[in-house]
Amino acid sequence: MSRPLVLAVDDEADLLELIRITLGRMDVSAVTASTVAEAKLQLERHRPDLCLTDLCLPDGTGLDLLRYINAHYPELPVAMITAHGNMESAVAAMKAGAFDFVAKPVDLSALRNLVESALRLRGRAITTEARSGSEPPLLGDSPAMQQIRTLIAKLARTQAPVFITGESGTGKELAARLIHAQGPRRDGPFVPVNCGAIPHDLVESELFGHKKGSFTGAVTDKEGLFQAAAGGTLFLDELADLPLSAQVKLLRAIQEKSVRPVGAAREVPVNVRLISASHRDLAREVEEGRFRQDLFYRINVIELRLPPLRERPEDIRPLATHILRKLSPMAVGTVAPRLSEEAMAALMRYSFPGNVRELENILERALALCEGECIEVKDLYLPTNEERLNMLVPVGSARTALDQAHSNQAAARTLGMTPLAFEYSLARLGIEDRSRRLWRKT
Ligand SMILES: Nc1ncnc2c1ncn2[C@@H]1O[C@H](COP(=O)(O)OP(=O)(O)OP(=O)(O)O)[C@@H](O)[C@H]1O
Repeated sequence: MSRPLVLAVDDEADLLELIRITLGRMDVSAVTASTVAEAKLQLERHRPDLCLTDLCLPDGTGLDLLRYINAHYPELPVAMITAHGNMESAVAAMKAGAFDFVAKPVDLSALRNLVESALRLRGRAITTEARSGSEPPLLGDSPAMQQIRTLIAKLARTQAPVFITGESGTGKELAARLIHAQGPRRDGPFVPVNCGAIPHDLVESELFGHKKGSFTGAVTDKEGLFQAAAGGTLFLDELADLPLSAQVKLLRAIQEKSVRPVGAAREVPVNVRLISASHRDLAREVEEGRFRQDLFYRINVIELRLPPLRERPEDIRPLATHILRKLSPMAVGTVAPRLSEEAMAALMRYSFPGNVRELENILERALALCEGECIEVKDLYLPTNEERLNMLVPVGSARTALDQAHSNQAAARTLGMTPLAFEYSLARLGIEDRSRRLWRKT
């Protein structure tokens, strides 16, 4: 197989030479151009595997070239070289479909990482259904879910930060895993972090690492989650819960592509793709001063919204069938239990405040309770409207109970509720259910 080929476009001859030498050491060939017009000729002549272009060119901009490439060579990844500190143009380029960016003066290890990621895409036709063997599929026939699967396949091909919104249990983490699994970083780690579950005074050390002796309890050097995700994807779930001090550091990490462990004198470069999520309205958090606007702007380059299950009832049937198949013990001679048509209809009418996760819980319970092979309406134990109202507790009491108790069961007991009613209240109030929320999940 011939060596991969990169087209580097810049009007600074020295930089082109530096790129050529760096790529040569990676066994990658380079052709160069110094104008948009010349780049178009080189594209036609050489059909490169990656285009690396400066933003300001004598006869146009890198964005013009990006648009031209998107129209004529849609499979070709394009990375931007941007002026130092000019995040606006980097964000604009990624919104326009650039694969990634590297800031001037070009850091060679960042350049190498970028080129490696881009080349892994080479020759890989990612269809909307492509997925890695180990990730469960994102099911649903609704137009919304079909669009989401298409968007995920597209997002997998860029390095742009993605912000996933949606109520609790709508599949945000699953979507993030699929973006990772379908992209060039799929052989690297996927590190999910629940920002809300990390004690505030430990957030910085967890995310960025620390040096021995930097604070009481720091008995050895510790690698942070950014470093743990090197070469892969860091999924920051419940981002809205990140304290303001850590938000400043996160912003810097995104801008500089490097982090400074607590107590360290120097920053270390990190090669991580960032995906974040929140079930809270982050724009509102910004308005109310709890979330930094500049960080919001950077992590929200592309937004992926997962609609609540009640907005797409046609997805309930395929989801329920899939979940039952997954949950049933598949012993030889056994048949997976099915839902009666009445039970299916009852599910389709239900509002699912806890979304797909709640559907999983309902079916798991029904499976344990049902006699025979058919799940009936009574096995679902769906709360009636009146029960749902009675189940609700004020947000404050639910939070206090959760904070003071070690488990949901204990918290429910304090409030004189059944665990199910308590979980229902949590979902309804948008409060995290502690039993499922792990701080560091893999
Ligand atoms: N479209 C879907 N197809 C198949 N399974 C799904 C789908 N959506 C969600 N799930 C399943 O529902 C459960 C909850 O999904 P997930 O943890 O991704 O939700 P979430 O939005 O990240 O929740 P939270 O906000 O509470 O973190 C998981 O078991 C996931 O596999």
